[in-house]
Amino acid sequence: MTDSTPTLSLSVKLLVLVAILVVIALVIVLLLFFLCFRRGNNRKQMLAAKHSSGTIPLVSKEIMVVKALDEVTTRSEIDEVEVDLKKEVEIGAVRKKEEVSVVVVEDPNIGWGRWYTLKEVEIATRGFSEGNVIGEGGYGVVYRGVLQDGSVVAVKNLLNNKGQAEKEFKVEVEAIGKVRHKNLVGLVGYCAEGARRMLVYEYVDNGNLEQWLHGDVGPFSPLTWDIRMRIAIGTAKGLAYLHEGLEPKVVHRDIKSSNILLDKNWNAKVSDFGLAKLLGSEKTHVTTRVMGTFGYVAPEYASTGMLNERSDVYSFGVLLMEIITGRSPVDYSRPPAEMNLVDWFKTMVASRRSEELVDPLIEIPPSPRSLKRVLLICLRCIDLDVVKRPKMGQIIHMLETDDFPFRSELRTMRDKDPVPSHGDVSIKVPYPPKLAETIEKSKWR
Ligand SMILES: Nc1ncnc2c1ncn2[C@@H]1O[C@H](COP(=O)(O)OP(=O)(O)OP(=O)(O)O)[C@@H](O)[C@H]1O
Repeated sequence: MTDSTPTLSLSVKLLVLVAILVVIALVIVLLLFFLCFRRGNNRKQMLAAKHSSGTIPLVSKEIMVVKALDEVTTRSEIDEVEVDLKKEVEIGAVRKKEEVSVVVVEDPNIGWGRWYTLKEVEIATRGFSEGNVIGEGGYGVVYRGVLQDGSVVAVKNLLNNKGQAEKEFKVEVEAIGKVRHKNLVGLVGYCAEGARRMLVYEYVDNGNLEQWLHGDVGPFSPLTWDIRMRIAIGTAKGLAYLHEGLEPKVVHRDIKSSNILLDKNWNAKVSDFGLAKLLGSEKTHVTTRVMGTFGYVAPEYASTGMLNERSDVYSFGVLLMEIITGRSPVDYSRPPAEMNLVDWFKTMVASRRSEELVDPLIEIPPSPRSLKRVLLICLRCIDLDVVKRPKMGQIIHMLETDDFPFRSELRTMRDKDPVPSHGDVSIKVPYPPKLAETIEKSKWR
């Protein structure tokens, strides 16, 4: 008995030791397992945090790679990810190419007309001499110039580009530079050297409409009623082309008499696209800093900055009033009730004193029928409800058509057709039936 007791206690001790070792090994295995699990989780959390922070794009190569390492299990999935990665790389390359082409736009030759050197323009304008100055506008001095090939041009020497970012200016001018229409002043080229920026236009040889309407022309104006209507129709055609014949459409933003140039045959040419805005077909309007000239700017554009082609229609309406009356849109030299042309005009029509609206410098006044037609067009153009203003194509049709339907003649139609509102002046004129459909774009050319 005494011999077996120490042997027993030894084997008990051994058993305890083995048990302890097994427990320790188990703990170590468990610990290792736990640590591995935590590392995996931490990694996923880190990626999720990076993703949600917005510091990298939602679909990025990095996320794809992690997906490949952590989640992709089958070969087909791996293949898919590889294809995606390839696409991503390709897209990246395309984007890089696009970035490069944006830089290329900085090249002075911007893809339309001709790029003139400063030397060429200097020679053409006889060193920008005083004698060659045609006039000065808000954007710089305009010079008459004769190019080496003998063609006469007008060179607008831009003061600076602060009013409009240079890139934006170039993009707009690039679009307009490609436009060719007999009622739009053609832009023949561009000069960009150092800080100098110049636009080279075709020269229009008979001044501008403002000069002919408000300048000293003697007891009677050479602008007869028919010539005035011809100018109005030409202007409307130029604008219709900008609004309805181009994509993206162009909103001029500064329609006024000094921007309507005239040739010797009284053909109108719309000029000065420095403020023009492009409007893609998907857009109903753009919101911009309000630009334009006091007295011509549409009220909704002035108050909200929301611009679309109907703002030009409003300005055209004011221009038409100016053509009829020979009065400026705002004239502080007149009695208070007559200072604002639009207000005075509406009051006169409402009180049936339409004949008194006609410019006294027109020697042979228009027929009451012609006058009435044009007055109504004016009022439609300045409708406070933007959508009720006619399109320029419709205006051309109304100006050209002698049998524009009048209230008395079309009383029966009145109930069927929409009625435009004119603020305080209530004039009920039905839209000419199916007018829009009858207008072909080719007619504006
Ligand atoms: N292509 C051209 N041919 C002949 N004269 C031109 C031509 N372009 C502009 N002019 C004349 O140059 C002068 C200045 O024109 P510009 O368009 O710069 O200014 P504006 O329209 O008078 O004023 P603002 O720039 O403030 O609107 C005007 O008298 C205009 O008639």
